[in-house]
Amino acid sequence: MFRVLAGSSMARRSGSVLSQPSFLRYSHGFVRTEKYGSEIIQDPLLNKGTSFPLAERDRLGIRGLLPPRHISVELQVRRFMQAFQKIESPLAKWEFLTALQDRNETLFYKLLIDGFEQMAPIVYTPTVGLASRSFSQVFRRPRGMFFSLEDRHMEDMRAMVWNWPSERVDVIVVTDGSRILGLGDLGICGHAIPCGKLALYVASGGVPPSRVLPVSLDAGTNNAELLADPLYLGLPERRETGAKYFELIQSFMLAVRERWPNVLVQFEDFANGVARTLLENYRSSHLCFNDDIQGTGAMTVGGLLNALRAQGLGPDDLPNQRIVCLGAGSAGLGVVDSIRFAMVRSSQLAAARANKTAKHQQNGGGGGKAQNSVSMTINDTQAARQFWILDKFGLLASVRSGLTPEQAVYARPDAVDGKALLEVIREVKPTILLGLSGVGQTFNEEVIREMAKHVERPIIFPLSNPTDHAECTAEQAFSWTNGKAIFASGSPFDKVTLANGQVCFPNQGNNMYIFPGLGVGAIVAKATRVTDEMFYRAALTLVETVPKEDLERGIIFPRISNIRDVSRIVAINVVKQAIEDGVARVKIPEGKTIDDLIDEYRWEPKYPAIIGEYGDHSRSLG
Ligand SMILES: NC(=O)C1=CN([C@@H]2O[C@H](COP(=O)(O)OP(=O)(O)OC[C@H]3O[C@@H](n4cnc5c(N)ncnc54)[C@H](O)[C@@H]3O)[C@@H](O)[C@H]2O)C=CC1
Ligand SMILES: CC(=O)C(=O)O
Ligand SMILES: [Mg+2]
Repeated sequence: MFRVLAGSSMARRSGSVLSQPSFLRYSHGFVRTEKYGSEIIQDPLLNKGTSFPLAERDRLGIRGLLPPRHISVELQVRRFMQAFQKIESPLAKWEFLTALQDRNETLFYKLLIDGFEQMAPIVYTPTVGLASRSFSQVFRRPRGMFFSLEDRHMEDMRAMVWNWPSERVDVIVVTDGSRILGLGDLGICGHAIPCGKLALYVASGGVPPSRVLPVSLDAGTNNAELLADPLYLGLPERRETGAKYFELIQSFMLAVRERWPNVLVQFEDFANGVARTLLENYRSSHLCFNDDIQGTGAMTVGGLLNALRAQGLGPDDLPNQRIVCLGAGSAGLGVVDSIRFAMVRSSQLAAARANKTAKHQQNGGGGGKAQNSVSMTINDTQAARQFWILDKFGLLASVRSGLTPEQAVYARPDAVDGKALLEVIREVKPTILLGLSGVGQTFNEEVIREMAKHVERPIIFPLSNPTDHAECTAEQAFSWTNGKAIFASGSPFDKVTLANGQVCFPNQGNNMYIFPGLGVGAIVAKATRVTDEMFYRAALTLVETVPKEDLERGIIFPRISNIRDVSRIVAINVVKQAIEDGVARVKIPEGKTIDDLIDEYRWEPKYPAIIGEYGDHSRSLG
């Protein structure tokens, strides 16, 4: 039996004022609440709309507040699905789904899970990009919290976090809006992104909706259009980047942990420069990670390992790949760092295997066959030599001034600075081409055709979002390589049929394959921090979850429609890794497995029976 407890009287008040999450504890199909009558219908976490059973309507004081007929949730889903499909514009679809989420979260998530393939591109990229751009125009009601520079003092922040009505928050996705997808600085309008990411935490990861909190930190914006817009909802001033900014971040990090000691904070879409700094400042003291740096990195490693598998190669072949990456910002460097980590790990594993075989042979095993196993491991510096990184000024060479320490690792000592992409490809003959520049159409026909000259199956990942910022389209990549490319883009593309009838399958390479499972794993493990090994393990999980038959067709990521199952396996493996890394505080009860803990944690979009818990009976007695 669960008690319904408010965190404080302040939280109670704001909960009813905003009709935001009520003080819920879900368990085994029922929930208890102090709310009554129309308050219940107004609460998106309690509302069932026309699906309230008649007895419950009586019990909760809502009889007569709804049309008389009880409609099953399946019928509700069918009705909303039909309405959704009739809407033509993606932004109008986003508004439709957001309005449903604001009224009835259970139904919203049931719809999203059942129709994930068609709805993820609305709730998430690419349409969430449109919603961000129009945030001040389409804003209807708040979701999550907003902290501005004016709230930066710890004593204010400490009190403000109690305004959030949920007594338990497991995941916060926070942005300062400074680099929203490939759309640049959108200030407070970037708030749609944490909302979209958290919708995936619930739909795919299984985090209960009452335990997620989207947050925007408003430090101003340098977007001139927004500053001139009278409807802009953020602070109408230029971005603060100095001490006041870091005070805002620090107060936020401390205040949320003070209220919710086990909370996981996901940094999202912070601009280059600050993204890495914040990660380094907090990664060892707080349970946090940066999705663009680490989540994107793990997703790309998983995709590349599968792209190698599709060619009959294994992880040991990763260190032999020549990789060109367009974009040297937070995502680009996060991705190449993760690949480098994977290269070193695979070479260590290969060496360990080779040494074991050699020992076995020395001891007279292996049928006496001689083996010339390569047992060399490569180190970080050697692995870095497999990369050629370009930014908006071209190839990064060591002679360039102003390189960040993270960029300097990859800067070529053997090349002229600033070489153009085409020239680099011609000289390097890469096997892998990554796009994290945020700029559409930068992989032009010449670039792609040049890439295809040197390798049988060019691996081409234009990962920038949203769709029109992708470095090339799926159709371009497949037609310019005669269908040979192995392709993954950040936002989804439809499959492509070439003139000769060949059907080519593009993949969506997006960090959504990592963060929901990784986050749930970290939460269930009660991890104290998120390690690089946890990300690597998540990446390897993507390898296990793609069947061989799919690889043969160039499908190197799990089917989007399976994402909920994939996130579950990622979560299980991340808990295992957290335990191995000594960062987990979870105690696994006797007779239970890690799988059980994950399954018990995961929320399903089912209407629970609602039990009113009214200390003061005068309300129900009228
Ligand atoms: N598919 C996925 O899961 C993810 C995709 N991304 C995408 O990656 C892109 C970049 O994100 P961040 O690295 O955080 O941005 P950033 O602003 O930190 O870095 C952008 C980099 O691209 C370079 N660049 C800009 N214009 C260029 C041009 N014309 N040619 C070559 N390089 C150019 C810049 O010099 C900089 O190095 C965004 O579009 C974002 O949506 C980010 C995270 C995840
Ligand atoms: C997907 C994502 O995190 C981005 O484009 O920033
Ligand atoms: Mg992002």
